[in-house]
Amino acid sequence: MVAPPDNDVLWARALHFRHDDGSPGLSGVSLGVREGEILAVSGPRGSGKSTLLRCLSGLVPADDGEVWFNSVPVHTMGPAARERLRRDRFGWIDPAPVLVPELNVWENAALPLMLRGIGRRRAKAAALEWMERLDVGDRARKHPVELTHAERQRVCIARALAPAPSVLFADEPTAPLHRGDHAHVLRTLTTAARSHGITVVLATHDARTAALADRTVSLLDGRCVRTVHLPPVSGPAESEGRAACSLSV
Ligand SMILES: Nc1ncnc2c1ncn2[C@@H]1O[C@H](COP(=O)(O)OP(=O)(O)OP(=O)(O)O)[C@@H](O)[C@H]1O
Repeated sequence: MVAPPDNDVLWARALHFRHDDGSPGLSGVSLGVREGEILAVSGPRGSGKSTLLRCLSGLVPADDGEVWFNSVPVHTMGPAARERLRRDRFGWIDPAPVLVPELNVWENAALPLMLRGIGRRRAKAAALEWMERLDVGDRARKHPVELTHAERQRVCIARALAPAPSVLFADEPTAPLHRGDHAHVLRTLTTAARSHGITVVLATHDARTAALADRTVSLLDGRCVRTVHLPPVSGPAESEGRAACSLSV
């Protein structure tokens, strides 16, 4: 087993994954993600983006290959250890909003913090702060069923950011939003990541979204086919500038 490079927060080597029906999902994907980096995983529909995020985050174990998080081998962990890792260090945004219907909106957004042992009052304050930034602060006492689909997705994004995870996995996070809302939500997400040092792995088939990242890895048929680096940015103001430029195209 070869140890990963020190400056990679996440590192994968030769990942192979087959779905239950035997169809290939990943065929030898290797990549490293540096601390604080925003990495876009791009590619057409069905190219393996979601499967790669699921393997990198330990949601599903790869059939073969290695995944390391901060020099800890994730591929040798059992299901309980992977679940703890995801709860304590990772955030996840699905392409469609999934909330607990019995809880109100702020309780949903505060849930990962409370699961990490943060008290209800502090968790609520953090959840409300992120909900305000995502323009759903006024929905705090409603239940998910009372919100629009797009509002529910904003709550999911607030829920993922509130604990300031080490790594945020975002799988087509703006898919349920109206086109006009993409820019605001993506800017909130990338600005939050840069100001809080959150590493982001962002699956997208949209070139404008990928342009917000520091680097893009392109997948095709479960293989990495291309890596594109954007010029380095030197500070938060310039990072936000990149977001603004990219989204104004
Ligand atoms: N549970 C499953 N069982 C069988 N095949 C699957 C399963 N999940 C995904 N696939 C197939 O594996 C391939 C990769 O799927 P994956 O969802 O990782 O791609 P993707 O790039 O994220 O696509 P999309 O943009 O549509 O979400 C596709 O051909 C898909 O149909």
